[in-house]
Amino acid sequence: MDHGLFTISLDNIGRRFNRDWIFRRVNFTFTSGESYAILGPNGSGKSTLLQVLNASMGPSEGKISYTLNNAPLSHEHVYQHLALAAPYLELIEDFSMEEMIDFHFKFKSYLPGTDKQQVISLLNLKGGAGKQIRYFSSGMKQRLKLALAFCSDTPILMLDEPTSNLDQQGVDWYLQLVGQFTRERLTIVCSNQPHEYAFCKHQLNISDYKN
Ligand SMILES: Nc1ncnc2c1ncn2[C@@H]1O[C@H](COP(=O)(O)OP(=O)(O)OP(=O)(O)O)[C@@H](O)[C@H]1O
Repeated sequence: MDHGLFTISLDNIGRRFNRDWIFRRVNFTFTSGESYAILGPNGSGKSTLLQVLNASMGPSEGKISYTLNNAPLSHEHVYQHLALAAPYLELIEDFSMEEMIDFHFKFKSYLPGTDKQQVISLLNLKGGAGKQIRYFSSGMKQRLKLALAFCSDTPILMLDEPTSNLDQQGVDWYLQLVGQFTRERLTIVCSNQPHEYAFCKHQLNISDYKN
C-alpha cells in the first residue's frame, strides 16, 4: 500500500476566536506511518486544531507546512490527500447508502483492494443498502462515515470523536478497521475516550498549550 509520505509541521501555531486564545505555541510534526491522539476536555480546542491541521481554518499565528514525498505541498491541495470523519461533517440525507458511497468515491479513490461491494459488506448493515440515510440510526450513520474515510486512498486519516454513537459492538468494529486500514498512513484522532485512541503512539494534549 503506497499512500505517499506525508508530513505536517507546526511552527509556533496559535488560534484564537476574538480575544480568546484556544491554543498557543504548538510546535509539533506529524509523519506518515504514525498515529496521533489530540486530547483535551470538551471545548478545549481539539476540533479547532484538527481544522487548522487540515487547512480548512488558518492559524492566528505561526506557520504550518506540508510535504508530500518530501516536496512542499500548498495549503489548498491538502484536502485532496486526506479523509475525514467528524460529527460536523454531514452525510447527504437524501441519498441511499449506495448513492452516498458512489458520491464519496467520485472525489476520492478506493484504497487498493477495496471497492463498493467491500465497503458495503464492511458496513454489515442488514437491509440498509436502499434506505435513505435520513432513516439510518445515528450509529449506522457513524459507521458509514468511518467506512468512507477508512477506505479512501489518502495518506492522511483524520477522525474526530470516531466512536460517538457507537455501541460496544461498533467500538470493536472500529478497532478492527483501525488495525486493517491505518498502517503506513498518518492517522490523527481527536478524542477524550481512551478506548478510541489507545492505539495512538503519540499524544498531544491541548491543555499543555493554553498559555
Ligand atoms: N467559529 C468559532 N467562533 C468562535 N468560537 C469558536 C468557534 N469554533 C469554536 N469555538 C470555540 O472554541 C473552543 C474550542 O472548541 P472545539 O470545538 O475546538 O473544542 P473540542 O475540544 O473539539 O470540544 P468537544 O470535545 O466538545 O468536541 C470552544 O470554546 C468553542 O466555543
